[in-house]
Amino acid sequence: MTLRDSARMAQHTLALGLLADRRVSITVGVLVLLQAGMAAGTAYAQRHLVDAAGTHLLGGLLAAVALGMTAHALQLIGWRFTHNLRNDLRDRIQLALEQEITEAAAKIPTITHLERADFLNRITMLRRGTLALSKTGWAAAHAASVLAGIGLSLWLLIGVHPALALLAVAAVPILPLANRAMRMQRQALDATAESLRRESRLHDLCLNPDPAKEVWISGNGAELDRHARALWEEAADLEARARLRGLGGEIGAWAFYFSMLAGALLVVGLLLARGQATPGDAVLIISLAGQLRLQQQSAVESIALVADGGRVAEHHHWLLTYATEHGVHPTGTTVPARMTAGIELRDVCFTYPGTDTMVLDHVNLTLPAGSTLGLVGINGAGKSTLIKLLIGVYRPTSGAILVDGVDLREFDASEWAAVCTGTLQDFLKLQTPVAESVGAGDLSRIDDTARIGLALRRADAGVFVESLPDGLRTQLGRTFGGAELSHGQWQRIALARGLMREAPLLRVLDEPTAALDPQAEHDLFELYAEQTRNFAERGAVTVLVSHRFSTVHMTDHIVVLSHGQVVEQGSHAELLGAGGDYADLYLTQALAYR
Ligand SMILES: Nc1ncnc2c1ncn2[C@@H]1O[C@H](COP(=O)(O)OP(=O)(O)OP(=O)(O)O)[C@@H](O)[C@H]1O
Repeated sequence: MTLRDSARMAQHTLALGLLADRRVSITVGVLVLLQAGMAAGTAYAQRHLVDAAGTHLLGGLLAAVALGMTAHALQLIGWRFTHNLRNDLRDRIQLALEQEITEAAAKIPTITHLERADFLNRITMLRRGTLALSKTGWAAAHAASVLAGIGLSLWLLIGVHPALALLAVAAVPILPLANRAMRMQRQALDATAESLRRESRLHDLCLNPDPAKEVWISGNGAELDRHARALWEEAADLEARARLRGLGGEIGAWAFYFSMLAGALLVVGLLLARGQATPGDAVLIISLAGQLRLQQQSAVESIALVADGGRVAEHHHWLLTYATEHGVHPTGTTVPARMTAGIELRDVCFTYPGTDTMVLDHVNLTLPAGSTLGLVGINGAGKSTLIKLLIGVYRPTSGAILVDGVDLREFDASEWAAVCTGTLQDFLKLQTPVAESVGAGDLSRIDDTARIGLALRRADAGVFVESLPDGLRTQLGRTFGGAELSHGQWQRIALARGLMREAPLLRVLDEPTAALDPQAEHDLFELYAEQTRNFAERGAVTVLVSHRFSTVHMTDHIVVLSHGQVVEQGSHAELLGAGGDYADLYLTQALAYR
């Protein structure tokens, strides 16, 4: 953390506040500035009130009362007012920061970063620190105002006796110690990020219905909870110890301050006894000494908040820099409106981030425009990985994927995603009304109920959706009190979503019908085949992964993957004739269905 991090974040959050609400920001700014003089104003008025009372000057008395009342009222009302307005602004700034974080993370193409523990830990630290970040700007403004107020108070004190300036020096050790306490707390918070992420994941297993079923049947709930609690307690203990250690130093510094305050009061007593000060001066000093303590505490807290914001700002800066460096850089290459040659995988190798195993091993394949490709292979052969590379959520570790001869990396990832469609193995159960859950497959048509109805009918989901209490408007999922569906019905919703885009260039179907019966899968694939013929004019390619050979044999070209390598390829007839693995597996399944 540097002073520059803090200053940059203070500026950034003040700008976010102005964007969120210019009028409230300016009002708060004016009130914060005005408050700088209120403590000194109140003490000054009290001094004149006492002295004027002693000299029986009615005019002076009334002026002092008016000044004292105004300063005191402004101090109190202004504080309450700015406090509430600042809280409101802080919430809005926090929301804007959360949005910034999400947008920065979403700007990074592929999902590789989301599988990296260091990236996820940074995000956790950042998200836990957005409150601290959101306070930085106003804390800096408040600190400046309070420091100006302290200056005014000192000026009045020195006017009575220069030795009273020592009251300000007395508070000096508090600042670094309070800052140290905050730094220790923030370091503890950062150090516990991974444990708390684990704790949250473990508790999610017990609290989310899907994993909770298995947790229930295996009877592991108590053990998971014990493990999660141990992680939480370990983190809480670390944080509590950091807080206590920080507090120890702060208490010592405040004790020093109070002994100096006692000294100042002694000086006042002596001055009064010698007739070198008026009773008004004594009131001024007692009032300012009390106010000064509050001002100094307030300054220390505000500066520590700015410093704390600066520490989180380091993560914020890291994320924005990472997103800029790894984000999309326009290359000027646009995704073609139609494919003429098709997609080619040229010597593609792939290793998942953070692992050493090559999951795709020098894969060379051609997917001609307008064709359908069937991918088969045993569990873990690399089929889903290949699909993920094709849609661009991962990039090959080496080699290239070419679309009409252009490297996929050349395209803007979101533009390529916009021409891909399909259904993935681990499909999303989107808990929204049915129409949105399906319409999300093509955001431009999310309100097009006719199109959504067609997609549902094509996915053979029309009838069951009609039987839902509110048809297309039925809320899905129990989380929001909606209708719960069977796994197969959820899959049909996902299939309908994948049928929303009418003119894709690439359709991927990764075991899209695993929860459906073989006949339903067969019918659906006939629809896909027909659509692919209709898409042929655009040269669209369909890739199907399935363990059911009765479906796969309908594709134009079949590829058998084993341990990340292409071991066989050809048409169904060619592969049967070759009498290899494909023929063995096909005949085994055919016999089982007989
Ligand atoms: N996110 C990941 N991180 C690390 N390794 C992974 C990840 N996803 C998959 N793998 C590994 O990659 C290999 C290929 O997995 P993949 O899901 O591509 O196989 P698959 O052929 O689709 O299998 P299945 O038929 O079971 O769906 C497996 O060994 C798996 O352990």
